[in-house]
Amino acid sequence: MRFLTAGESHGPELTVIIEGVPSQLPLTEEDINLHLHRRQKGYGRGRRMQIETDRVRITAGVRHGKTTGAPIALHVENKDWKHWEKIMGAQPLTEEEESEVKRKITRPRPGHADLTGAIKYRHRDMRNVLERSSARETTVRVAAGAVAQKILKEFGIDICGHVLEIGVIRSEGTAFSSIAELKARTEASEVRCFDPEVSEKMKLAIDEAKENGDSIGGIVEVVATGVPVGLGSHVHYDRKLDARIAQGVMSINAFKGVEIGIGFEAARLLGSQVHDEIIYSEEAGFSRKTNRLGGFEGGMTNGMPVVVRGAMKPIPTLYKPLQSVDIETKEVFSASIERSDSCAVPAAAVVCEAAVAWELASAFLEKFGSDTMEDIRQHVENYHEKVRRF
Ligand SMILES: Cc1cc2nc3c(=O)[nH]c(=O)nc-3n(C[C@H](O)[C@H](O)[C@H](O)COP(=O)(O)O)c2cc1C
Ligand SMILES: C=C(O[C@@H]1CC(C(=O)O)=C[C@@H](OP(=O)(O)O)[C@H]1O)C(=O)O
Repeated sequence: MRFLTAGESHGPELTVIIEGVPSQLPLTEEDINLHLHRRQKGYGRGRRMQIETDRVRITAGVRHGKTTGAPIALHVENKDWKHWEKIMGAQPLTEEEESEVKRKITRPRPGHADLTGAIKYRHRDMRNVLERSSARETTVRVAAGAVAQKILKEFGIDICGHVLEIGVIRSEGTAFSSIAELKARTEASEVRCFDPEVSEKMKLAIDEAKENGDSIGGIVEVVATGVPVGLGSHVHYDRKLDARIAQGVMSINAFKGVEIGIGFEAARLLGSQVHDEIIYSEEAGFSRKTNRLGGFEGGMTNGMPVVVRGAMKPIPTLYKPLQSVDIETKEVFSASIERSDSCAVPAAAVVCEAAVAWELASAFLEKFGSDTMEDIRQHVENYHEKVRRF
């Protein structure tokens, strides 16, 4: 599967075109809206989320609730567009209109794409950069991830993203027994953390950052269960699925690190403390005693739950001024802003879930075929039987 997104943060809408989805997959707008709604929730977001009510419109690739195998086109409207039509319109402006909307953005925010994007594309108005570098685009990445999750669910693969850390506040270990429980607990929490006591501390840390005009980051974790052995491959660098997942996660706005399983911690431990011992039983076949390696060996899934973590830096737009330099006057200034999120880690957990789901579903279809659900199902059943008898 592949997808392409288009659209600006304050333009009319965001679009994603998805190619390679098998025919006969049940798919409705509600299946996608569910995840768009989850992405919009979450403690620490700014005023923009009060303006938007993200709903998808399917315009291609689905008939009467089922995919046809043709490219799928999904659109999400920006309600904020009505305030930006003049500034963001595609038509050339008359002289009169131009004088009305001529205020250019010339003051780059440290940590955002503004200055580097302006230099690279030679824009004197940095709106041309920030409109596309905005994480508003993650709306349609979540829509694509929702389609991926529909495919995975058909084959018993369940996935959930949650918040592990906000700043220095962290929840210890994985205190849940199933993805269903994890989902229920994180959906009940405003910060998407499964531990209610830690959730409250996280909210206080977000409040404190906001009161100080600051922003705060954190770490999210995505867990997927029911993933069959052998997605991805050890034979070539660009077929290693852990590497592909790492790219998907790192491409989320403000993500600065990715771990699979215990990740960086593995470098500080000895081999005997890291590698998961192999066990066998007639009913379950081969398995592992532990899952420190997060379900991957040799770039392939090994049948254990897939565990991926992503680190998000604090939001760059701050109410507390940081020093920057105006690109026209070259004068030093301290940035003042109109609105921003102070923490988007809970929302980013949903985006990260979508990124991991997308890579897992793509690798799944590469292994089992991608024309029609019926053929894939036969292939999967046959494979499961062979794995059991290996
Ligand atoms: C869900 C989400 C919401 C975000 N909201 C904001 C925001 O309100 N203000 C801001 O400056 N950055 C926000 N960001 C982060 C910027 O989009 C990101 O820092 C920017 O695109 C620069 O890219 P980089 O940080 O990956 O280098 C958000 C990121 C995510 C994932
Ligand atoms: C719109 C979303 O996030 C936006 C991401 C973002 C940024 O710079 O990345 C900046 C903010 O937008 P605005 O400047 O319009 O307030 C966030 O609200 C969204 O997540 O749907």
